[in-house]
Amino acid sequence: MIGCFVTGTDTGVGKTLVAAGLLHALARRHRRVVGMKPVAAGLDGNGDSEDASALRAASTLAVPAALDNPVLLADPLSPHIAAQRAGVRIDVSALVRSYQALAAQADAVVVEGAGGFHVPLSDSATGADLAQALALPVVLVVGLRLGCLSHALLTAEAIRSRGLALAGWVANRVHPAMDAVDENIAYLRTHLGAPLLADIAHQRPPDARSTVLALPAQWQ
Ligand SMILES: Nc1ncnc2c1ncn2[C@@H]1O[C@H](COP(=O)(O)OP(=O)(O)OP(=O)(O)O)[C@@H](O)[C@H]1O
Ligand SMILES: C[C@H](N)[C@H](N)CCCCCC(=O)O
Ligand SMILES: [Mg+2]
Repeated sequence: MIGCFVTGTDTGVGKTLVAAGLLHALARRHRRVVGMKPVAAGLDGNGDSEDASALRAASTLAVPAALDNPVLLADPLSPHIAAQRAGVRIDVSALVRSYQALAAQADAVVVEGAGGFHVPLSDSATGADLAQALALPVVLVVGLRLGCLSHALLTAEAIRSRGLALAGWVANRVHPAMDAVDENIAYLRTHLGAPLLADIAHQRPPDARSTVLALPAQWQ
């Protein structure tokens, strides 16, 4: 079973695009691939999670929402606040049980975190605790903008301090015209200590199916 946890340098950096791209790449080699958004905050026009829907569209396995999106919160806020407003307590162990139920029926599971790596899930748990409890290799999406270098290095340090592997990182050109973008990527290539899986061009609108992503070597 292949599993990975997709995190990012921030919210809005392209984690969903990359998670869906990984699902498409995995589906070319494996029969049963499924995405998971353990905690989603914010609803689309259908009252669903835009992220969970995007991951479902890229998955080959259809599962109940209780497994692929166990916590769906209405307010587009930090999950600990959205959960408090909804009267919900986010329990990392329950999220891990949903993941295990998915993993039992899939060849590959791609988990998309909320926000950045240390996003609060409650007063006592963060996204990093969830990644650690899942014990999955992490893929880091770097949204290329001024400030992303420090965010990327801090996130890589946090991932490794949890004893997790940084399986690879993705350079996502979220800005149409960032100055010195190639120099920023070059710096991270030599300082993140993990393979660059993709350099994603700015696209309007972004398309996960045509986004070319290398899979980490251990999954080939
Ligand atoms: N390469 C790109 N080119 C242009 N727009 C992009 C690109 N990647 C992502 N975007 C856009 O940036 C926005 C944020 O992307 P996305 O929703 O994938 O971020 P995220 O990290 O998953 O955010 P969240 O923390 O809410 O889950 C979306 O509107 C998406 O379409
Ligand atoms: C609502 C948004 N799209 C994300 N799902 C949640 C981002 C939370 C960020 C919290 C923070 O680190 O300040
Ligand atoms: Mg997302």
